[in-house]
Amino acid sequence: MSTNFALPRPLRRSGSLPASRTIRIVVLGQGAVGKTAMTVRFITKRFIGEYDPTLETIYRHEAAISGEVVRFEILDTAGQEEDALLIEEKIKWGDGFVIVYSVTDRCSFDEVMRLCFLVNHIHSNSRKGSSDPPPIVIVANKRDLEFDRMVTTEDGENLSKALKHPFCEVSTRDSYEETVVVFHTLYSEMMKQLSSSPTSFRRRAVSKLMDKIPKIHANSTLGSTGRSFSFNSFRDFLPE
Ligand SMILES: Nc1nc2c(ncn2[C@@H]2O[C@H](COP(=O)(O)OP(=O)(O)OP(=O)(O)O)[C@@H](O)[C@H]2O)c(=O)[nH]1
Repeated sequence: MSTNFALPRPLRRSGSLPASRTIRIVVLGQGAVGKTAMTVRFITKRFIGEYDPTLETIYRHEAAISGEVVRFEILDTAGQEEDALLIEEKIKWGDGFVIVYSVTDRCSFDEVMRLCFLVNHIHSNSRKGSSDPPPIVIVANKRDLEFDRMVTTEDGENLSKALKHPFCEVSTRDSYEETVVVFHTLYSEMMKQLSSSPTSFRRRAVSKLMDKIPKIHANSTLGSTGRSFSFNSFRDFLPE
């Protein structure tokens, strides 16, 4: 699949799908590839340059997609994960995955294949009744840094074809719309799988460790107060 920034076509709701559905997305990738920047860009439309590399957060966000309210819970993982058990719990928690690399960092590209296999392996044990791999979108970020590029678009497309996962090349810095395409593409993949294999989205039991990850309810489009987010730096957005 190649880079294509047209939004996915409207999705028809399957019989079993409730009017509003919570979907859990895990954003994975090496450190400093732009996972936090991309997640925050998607939910607030703002590009925040500052970051805390150790921070791990679940962002709750509601968006209207094709006339439906979709509740996203997006787990932005820390790139340096040393605890194998913990990463396993996070992957079990997720329904769908955004796996990010930076076009300026070859190692982060090499890491994508390992992460895809890890996600497939962990989910193949827990998704009884489904032979499909879990929905994954591969994302090449920082395409604005053309002079520092170490991974070509073709490299990304070839990996996407080999692993059979959709691919988007984006600049989180330059484009809010491109980050929307990432999350909507994943949602579209999840809905396709839900209609072909409804049991694959049964929630798995996860450890209490997941409760320790701070949660932020960030709603820039459908806030109950009708107020949109206003903050000047990433620090303004952190929980107390
Ligand atoms: N030029 C450019 N810089 C970006 C882009 N996306 C993110 N960055 C920068 O890349 C750096 C790392 O971004 P983060 O969002 O913190 O990366 P991360 O993957 O969450 O990093 P960890 O928390 O360490 O895992 C920051 O300085 C961002 O401003 C982009 O599209 N273009």
